[in-house]
Amino acid sequence: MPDSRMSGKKGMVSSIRTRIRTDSFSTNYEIVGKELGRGKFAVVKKCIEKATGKEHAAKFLRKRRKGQDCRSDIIHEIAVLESAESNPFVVSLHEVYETAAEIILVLEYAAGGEIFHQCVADSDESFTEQDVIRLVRQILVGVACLHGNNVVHLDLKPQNVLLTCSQPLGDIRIVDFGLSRCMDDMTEVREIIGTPEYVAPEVLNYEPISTATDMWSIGVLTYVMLTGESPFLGDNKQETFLNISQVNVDYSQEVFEGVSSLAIDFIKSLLIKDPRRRATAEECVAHPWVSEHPHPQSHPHSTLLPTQEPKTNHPESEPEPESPAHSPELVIVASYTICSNQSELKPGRGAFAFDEPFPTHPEITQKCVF
Ligand SMILES: Nc1ncnc2c1ncn2[C@@H]1O[C@H](COP(=O)(O)OP(=O)(O)OP(=O)(O)O)[C@@H](O)[C@H]1O
Repeated sequence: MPDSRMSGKKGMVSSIRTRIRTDSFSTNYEIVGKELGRGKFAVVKKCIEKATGKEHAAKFLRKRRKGQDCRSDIIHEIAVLESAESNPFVVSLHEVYETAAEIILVLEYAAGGEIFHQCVADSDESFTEQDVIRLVRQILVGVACLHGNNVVHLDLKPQNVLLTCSQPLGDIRIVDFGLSRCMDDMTEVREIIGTPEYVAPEVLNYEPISTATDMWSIGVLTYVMLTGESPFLGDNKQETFLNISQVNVDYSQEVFEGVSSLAIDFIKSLLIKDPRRRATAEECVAHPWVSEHPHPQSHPHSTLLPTQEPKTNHPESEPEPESPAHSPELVIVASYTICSNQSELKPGRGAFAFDEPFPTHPEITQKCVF
């Protein structure tokens, strides 16, 4: 990401190449089917480009959020998508429209929906370990390209990793660069809204964010894809945060039934509290679990044997992905230092607040300024 395009604040980019169209979106596209997904400030709908008949996903982003003009945040999201144009595993940006209230990103349509659905699916529809290896390798290659381009995603979770097709299992597309940041220079991030289960300990501890922060999330993601369980999820947010900061992970046989020990070793190389000791995306690609295929077909969510029938291919009957109800549950207002060089990691300054007190740890205050 070239320095000249950086806004100088928050590791965000302020200029884009894409022409923003102000003519009518609905003249050129027809919305079809139900919503593909929804975030706090965006709705994503499937649409057809009238001129070509091609399917796309239109992400309608509100410019005003909580009474503030957030156009620059959307411009940054567009700039990051532009910078990842040649990245095969990042969703591609087709066109951009602007209305008085919204900016519409016309994106490549990922017909297979979120990998989340297969993570929580019944055992006969969930991923095999071989599937997970192939998909994790693609995530790693995609993320290695982003990191090589000094971009950190900061919101990698199963809802932001989509599939080009679900049956037969297609390729991954990383989406949602709304929280992503560039690391060209030492920059401060003052507000991060993330999803508790996937945030790294340094985010909770107000320590600097780096590419290693994404690697933690890939560790969590791999765990979920293999086991169908979220490793740090507690009964409430506070418990989840404690589990993360204590790296309280269950690697028992019970949870990892039918999963190879190499897979567990891979996850262990990522779920490490000290970001400097975590494996990088490039190191992960070279990990034997990812680089070699010594395992027979095993089914991680169940005790299914290697002789399991192959999945049937029904690409023409691709189901519409369900619209999940997303609600970002964590709001951390903090000041982070983002470093491109991990040896320069320095703690940031800021403030945080929890909605509820910690029942088991009253010494943890609900609000803290540091
Ligand atoms: N290109 C696409 N193809 C198909 N579905 C998509 C596409 N982009 C997004 N979606 C769906 O819409 C959902 C929301 O998209 P996205 O995460 O980009 O929005 P967001 O408002 O930034 O979300 P959040 O508030 O969770 O960060 C995704 O989780 C996915 O289910």
